Amino acid sequence: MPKVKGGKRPRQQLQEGRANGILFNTGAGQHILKNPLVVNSIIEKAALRRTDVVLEVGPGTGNLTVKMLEKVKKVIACEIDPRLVGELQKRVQGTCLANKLEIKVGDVLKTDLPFFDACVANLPYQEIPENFKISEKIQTVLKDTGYSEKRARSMDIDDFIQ
Ligand SMILES: C[S@@+](CC[C@H](N)C(=O)[O-])C[C@H]1O[C@@H](n2cnc3c(N)ncnc32)[C@H](O)[C@@H]1O
Repeated sequence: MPKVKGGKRPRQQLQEGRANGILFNTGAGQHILKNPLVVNSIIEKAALRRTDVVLEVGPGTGNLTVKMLEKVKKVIACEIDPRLVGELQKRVQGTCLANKLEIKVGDVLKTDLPFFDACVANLPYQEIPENFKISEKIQTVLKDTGYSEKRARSMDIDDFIQ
């Protein structure tokens, strides 16, 4: 069959990406950070401290999570997709990072969040209304715990464009 130049890819292919045998539902905002420079840049800009307890919303397969675990006291990672939770668990299992990671499986909007010092997340940006709700919840928890707003900062694509 001849190749059709400029033809549309099937919808399924457009919405899903694959890594380690896992199909990511990109239509539901599951975009995994692959570029280590971006991962390092996010962590650097978050100015994390050794003593920090970090909340990560949507760790996915843990590309950001493992890097943060190397730098901070603890990461509490809340992920809605149990398949990705399994991948994250496999990744830290048997390493010294495992006991610094607490995983909460479920929707962050319906999950009781314990105390945290900072929130670092690559939020599901396609789900814009949900995204706002997630940001609102994080702000509320930060205020409730008396967290200094000086360190609260959100980043967008402009932070990564030179
Ligand atoms: C943009 S991906 C980021 C994945 C990973 N942090 C990374 O940067 O590679 C967003 C992640 O948020 C998760 N997610 C989406 N909605 C969520 C919710 N309401 N509560 C918790 N996790 C959610 C998705 O399953 C996905 O893993």
